Amino acid sequence: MPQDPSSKLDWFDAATRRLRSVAEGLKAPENQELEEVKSRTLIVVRTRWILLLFVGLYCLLAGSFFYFSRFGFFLSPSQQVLLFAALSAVVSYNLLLQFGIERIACCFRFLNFLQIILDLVLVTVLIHTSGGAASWFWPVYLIVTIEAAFLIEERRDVWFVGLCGGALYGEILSLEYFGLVPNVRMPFVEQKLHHDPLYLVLTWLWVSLLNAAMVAIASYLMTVIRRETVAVRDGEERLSTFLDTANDLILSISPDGRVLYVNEAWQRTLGYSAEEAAAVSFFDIIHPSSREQCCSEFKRVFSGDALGPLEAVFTAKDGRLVIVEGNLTCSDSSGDSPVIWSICRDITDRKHAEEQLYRLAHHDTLTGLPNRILFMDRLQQAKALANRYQHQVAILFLDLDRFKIINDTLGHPIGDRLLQQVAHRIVGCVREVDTVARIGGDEFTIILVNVDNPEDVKKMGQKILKTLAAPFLIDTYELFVTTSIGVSLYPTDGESLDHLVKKADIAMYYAKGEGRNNVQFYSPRMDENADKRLLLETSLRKALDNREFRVYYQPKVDIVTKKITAMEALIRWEHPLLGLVSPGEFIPLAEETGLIIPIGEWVLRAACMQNRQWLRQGLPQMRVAVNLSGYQFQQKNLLETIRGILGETGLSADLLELEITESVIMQNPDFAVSVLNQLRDLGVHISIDDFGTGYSSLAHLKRFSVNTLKIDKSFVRDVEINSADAAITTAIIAMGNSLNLKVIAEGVETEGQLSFLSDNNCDEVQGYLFSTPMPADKVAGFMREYGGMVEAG
Ligand SMILES: Nc1nc2c(ncn2[C@@H]2O[C@@H]3COP(=O)(O)O[C@H]4[C@@H](O)[C@H](n5cnc6c(=O)[nH]c(N)nc65)O[C@@H]4COP(=O)(O)O[C@H]3[C@H]2O)c(=O)[nH]1
Repeated sequence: MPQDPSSKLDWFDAATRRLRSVAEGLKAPENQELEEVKSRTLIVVRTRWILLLFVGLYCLLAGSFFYFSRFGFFLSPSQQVLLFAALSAVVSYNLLLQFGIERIACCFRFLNFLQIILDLVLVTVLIHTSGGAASWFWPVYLIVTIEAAFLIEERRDVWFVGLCGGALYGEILSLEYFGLVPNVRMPFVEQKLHHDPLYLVLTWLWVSLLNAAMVAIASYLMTVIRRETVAVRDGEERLSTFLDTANDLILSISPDGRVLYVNEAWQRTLGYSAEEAAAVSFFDIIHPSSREQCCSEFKRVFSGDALGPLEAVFTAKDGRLVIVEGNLTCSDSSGDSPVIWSICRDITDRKHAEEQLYRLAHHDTLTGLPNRILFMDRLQQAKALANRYQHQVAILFLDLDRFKIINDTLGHPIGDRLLQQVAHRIVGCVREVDTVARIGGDEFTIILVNVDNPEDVKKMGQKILKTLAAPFLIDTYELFVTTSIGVSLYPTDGESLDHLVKKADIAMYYAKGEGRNNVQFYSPRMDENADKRLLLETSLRKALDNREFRVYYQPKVDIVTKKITAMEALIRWEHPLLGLVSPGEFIPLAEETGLIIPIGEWVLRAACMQNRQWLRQGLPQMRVAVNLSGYQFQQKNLLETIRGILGETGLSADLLELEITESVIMQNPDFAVSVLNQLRDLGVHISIDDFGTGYSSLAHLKRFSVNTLKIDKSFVRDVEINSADAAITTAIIAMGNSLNLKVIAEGVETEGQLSFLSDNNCDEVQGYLFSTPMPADKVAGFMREYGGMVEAG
């Protein structure tokens, strides 16, 4: 049944009031009784001050009146001394009790009796000095009896005190009656009165009976009060037990932050005892991160606002952070002493679990980087900030080149560690405000914020390429990784975040097509490329079955003799719709899809068969050079495949040349050494293709069993005009010579390039200057024609 919220509040208010009284009354059980006696004694001390004040005041006034009246002052000096002594005695022990109560706590029972007896004596002296039987002070006996009932628990003792009062009164009356003590001569009072037994007995009886009645009434009332006190205390104890056995953390604080009460769960969780908690300020326990919020919530709750559940962080005694969730309520918010009650739960574990879940949901478990979800979220924020501050945002899409090879050949644990190290290096390249995320196997994305100039993005991309170029040392492996980076810019390349990521992805594929290890900015023309890529990808799967591949051949020429030493097999794809597709476009695609293995095997077989056929046709003996993709190079059965094809086609191993790019070899040099050794044992000729673009050093080269270094055409192209390219080319030639390796330059198009290479002792050349790649059936004609030219030359 739904509860009325106001009744809930009433209940809570009552409970908090109760809790407050518990908080104030909560002390160690063994001290409780003593504390009660002490507090009762102090009450009596205070009431005695009041009584003394009034009695003193009255005596002063009465004395003054008499002094200036026709009667004059009636107390003799000895009586004045007696009164003064009695009053001084009472004032002294009252002072003693007031200020020395802590030190005399051990003998309270005795002291209580003593002070009551002394009070009785004072009253008796007062009665005597104020006229004895005619004194108006006899009702003070009744007050002392009430005091006795209040201080002394045993009813028998209270009766005893009451009797003492009556007895002392009777005593003083009799002493005065028999003249053993001189009467104080009171004005208005007949002297005979002190000698009238009937009057004295009746007065005594009246005072004694009233005293007895007072004993009975006061004892009864005190019994009732005590019973109720016990009931209240029992209730409080039950409540306190309930509070202490509660799992919730309960705390009450004063407006100035004093801790008034903490339950056991609170003490256990935060490590403070109740006394320690009472000694510190609540604002010291609150962690700085929550302090401001707590202070403002306090203000609101003091002003009577009802608050919803709150979260705060406490600092435990040992420095741990404890996160709590709960409610704040103010008891007596409009009164003089408002108290805040907080009932809360320790949700630290839950929070950590939530954080963990959040981390798992938003981070990549392998690298700890944000995952796609968090990346998109950050991108959204970056976009908002860019709009606000009129900046640009750059999205970089990175894909590691040929990562699959490492994963497949060295196993996933090595691949995973490589990814971790790559992630670490990329993070080291960007600013703190930027975001690096891992959104797929070997795909990373970066958000660069506050971009003013796309040139800066380019520099950043190149910095990443450079950082990743240094070898990765994992276990005993030295791995080389390159990456292709695509970039899109917000708002230049569009508004939609998904499209921006897609465009960076398209640019990344474009970078792959451009020979990998480079940075490309998205441009709309790349969309065509992406569409074409999709078309190529779907038709590539059927191309082998449909016999759409062709092999073209390009001669390699000895620079001195001008003789053709080899024919390089270069694949072509005759696409039914797109026409002749160059290998630069579809080889990366074939590598990604794994189709490179059957395609590469097909080229190898076709080239070997073709060489065999040329031999049969009577063409001069020459090698056929076949490009080996990185994926083929890592294949475990590579040796068997080559051996099988050589056996199948009947081609001698020394007439086969394999071209492996420098970057493939350098990706995992140790592995490359063992494969190259096996290939050398097989007897095939080995060339390192695209030499100069990778990162091999002389030390590496010495370990590789290769025959030829093939200088990349990018150096050859400008060898005549670019001194750096010329220097690299001559350095490669010199390095090859010193290692007894043949050096061939590819992409030779001009006589100038040829003479430069010749002057620098390059061994062989290849390029359009001699021939473009040609179909196999054109080779015989070319050879005849070329042979004639060489002879003639
Ligand atoms: N500008 C210029 N270019 C010249 C000149 N002489 C030759 N070329 C071109 O340079 C490329 C040389 O081959 P590559 O470096 O092995 O580079 C090759 C090779 O890495 C790869 N490739 C070709 N066929 C195969 C194959 O059967 N298997 C594998 N795995 N890769 C292949 O595709 C790349 C491109 O092949 P192609 O388009 O045939 O392009 C060839 C060739 O046509 C010249 O004087 N000037």
